[in-house]
Amino acid sequence: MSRHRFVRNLALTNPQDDFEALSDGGEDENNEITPEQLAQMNSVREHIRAVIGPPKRSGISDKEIDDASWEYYFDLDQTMDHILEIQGRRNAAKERQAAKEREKQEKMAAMTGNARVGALRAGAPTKTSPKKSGKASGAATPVAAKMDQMDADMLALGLQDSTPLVMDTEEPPKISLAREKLLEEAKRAISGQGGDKLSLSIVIIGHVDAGKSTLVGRLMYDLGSIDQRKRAQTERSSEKMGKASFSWAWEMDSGVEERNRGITIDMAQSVLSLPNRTIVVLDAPGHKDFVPNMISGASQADTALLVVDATNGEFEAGFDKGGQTREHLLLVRSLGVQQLIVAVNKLDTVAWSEDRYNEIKESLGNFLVQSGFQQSKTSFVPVAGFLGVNLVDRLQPEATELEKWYTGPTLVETLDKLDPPGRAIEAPFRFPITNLFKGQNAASSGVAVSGKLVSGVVQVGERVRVVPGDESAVIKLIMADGESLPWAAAGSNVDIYLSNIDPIHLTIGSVLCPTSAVVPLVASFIAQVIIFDQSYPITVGASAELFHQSQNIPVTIVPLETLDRITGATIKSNPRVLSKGMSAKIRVAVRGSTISESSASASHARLPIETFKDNKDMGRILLRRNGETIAAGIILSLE
Ligand SMILES: Nc1nc2c(ncn2[C@@H]2O[C@H](COP(=O)(O)OP(=O)(O)OP(=O)(O)O)[C@@H](O)[C@H]2O)c(=O)[nH]1
Repeated sequence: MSRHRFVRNLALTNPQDDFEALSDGGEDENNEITPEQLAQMNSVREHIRAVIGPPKRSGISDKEIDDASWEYYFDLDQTMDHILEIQGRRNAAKERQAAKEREKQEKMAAMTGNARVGALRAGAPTKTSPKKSGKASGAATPVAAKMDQMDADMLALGLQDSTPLVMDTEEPPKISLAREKLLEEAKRAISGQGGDKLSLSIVIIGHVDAGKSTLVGRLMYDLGSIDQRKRAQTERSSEKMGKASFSWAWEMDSGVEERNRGITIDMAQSVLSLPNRTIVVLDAPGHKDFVPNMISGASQADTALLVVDATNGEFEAGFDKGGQTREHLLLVRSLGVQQLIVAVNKLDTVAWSEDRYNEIKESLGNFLVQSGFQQSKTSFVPVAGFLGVNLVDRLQPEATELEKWYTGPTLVETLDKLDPPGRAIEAPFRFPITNLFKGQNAASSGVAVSGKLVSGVVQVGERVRVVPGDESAVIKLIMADGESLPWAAAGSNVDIYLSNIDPIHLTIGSVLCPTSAVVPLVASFIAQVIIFDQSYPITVGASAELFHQSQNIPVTIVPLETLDRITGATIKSNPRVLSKGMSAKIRVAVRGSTISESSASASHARLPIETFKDNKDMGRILLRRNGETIAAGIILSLE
């Protein structure tokens, strides 16, 4: 048998062929293989499977592996390269098709005025889904670990499990704890009594290409969360695509478009287990086009890690007007983040210069104070993410110059000392939905939602209300970091599996709450805001996009009063314009129908929100227009 003939079914040139099942191998020629060759073939297949996963998940059949293995004389490296190449090409083709599909759905959704819901209903979770972490032991959220980019694309293409979201109608579980007991347990766990590590979440922010994903990928590896085999695979595939410098970033950026463009687009989530803290890490995109994704992630975080590029000229480009360093800092501060770590990154590019580090520290320090960050809650750490310098270990051969002048803590030591913020455990349960997906857990294949509990406690078996709407659902399962939990409390980033609800009643931006303490639903409200630097001042009736938790919807703004920034006293009533630096009271009215009480009343758009006084997290807003953040503030009253 000629080896050439044996591989004739491999789709080596035409990507379209890659979609077709390659089951027909012609004559069965295995009988020409000797037992030794068969054993070699099995061994190669096993090794490759260990890297790429099972046929359904990898999109590569056993026959394709065997054909390639035969072609390359059972050379594992060459066979692996070949298989990864096929996989990469298929992913790219699928991504193209998925993008087309998404575009079509967004157009349709735009025609009905309901873009986000439209995309979601069509089963396109890639935009908002948390991505797979590199942690081999399942550190990412369980769904993230199962639903990677490829699965999502296959889903969008109808090539995989294309069944729609369905209602789980199984008998719901029973509540196991009385509320008082549950509160007691939650308080004990949150305060770290009983041996639990303190938990908190951190969003990684900074200008595009500052090195955020690289730093997180390298950190995960140095902490042992990414195994050698997976690392070798990522290195090999990034090299193959001529993107070796992004190989650490690829541990976080798993989307095909992200890898092709070398930028983060969606938030990626992973978990760091440190000696004293468990930290949920949310890696945000730095590119200005994806600020809305960054806001959605930042609204789920307790603290922030700002990464700045120390390279000459690069720090300045990110920090100047138009760069994302300032905007990201203002956004996270407006969303309530108080503790900040600044990683002064890529110090290798400036020969580990202490002067450059101090120069950056000084420029940023002044801006941080002006933006309301307290010095005592801000730490600076010099690092080089790509080389892994001063992440876990300070003493490294690459950085002997750094050791001469820096004796402070490493990044991990700094992270391990972060204080979790106060949690509103006793307040009513509030869970704004950031993502909606089909359950992939053995215990439930019904609908699941992910997000952060901004307040209260919730347990399995509890009936919850979904707002907007009149529907309720039962909590069937709560998952965090790959584990099933009996309950969750304020501050936790979890996936909640729901039963007894038709998924049509759930959307990104809906809020789960107790049936006895339903979150208010309003069409307009009064807010107190600070006006940011912007191209045009805000006039009466100005249009803007309101960002609240995980949703963004069109609104109109009416300025009511300008206020003294320190005393809050009224300076002027009914001002005609609001400009940079002003503090003002404004009326915000929801326009259109992005989120409505029911699909039948699309014109009656209302929003589940609360005043800042009642619930700090539910009472914060951001306003953006034409890609600029124009104001941020708090909700004073509902109308
Ligand atoms: N010299 C040097 N280069 C680095 C370092 N860290 C990251 N880089 C490079 O910087 C580039 C951008 O890195 P990313 O990690 O993708 O940056 P990012 O901030 O996540 O980018 P976005 O998420 O798209 O905003 C890559 O080419 C990295 O190799 C470092 O410590 N030293």
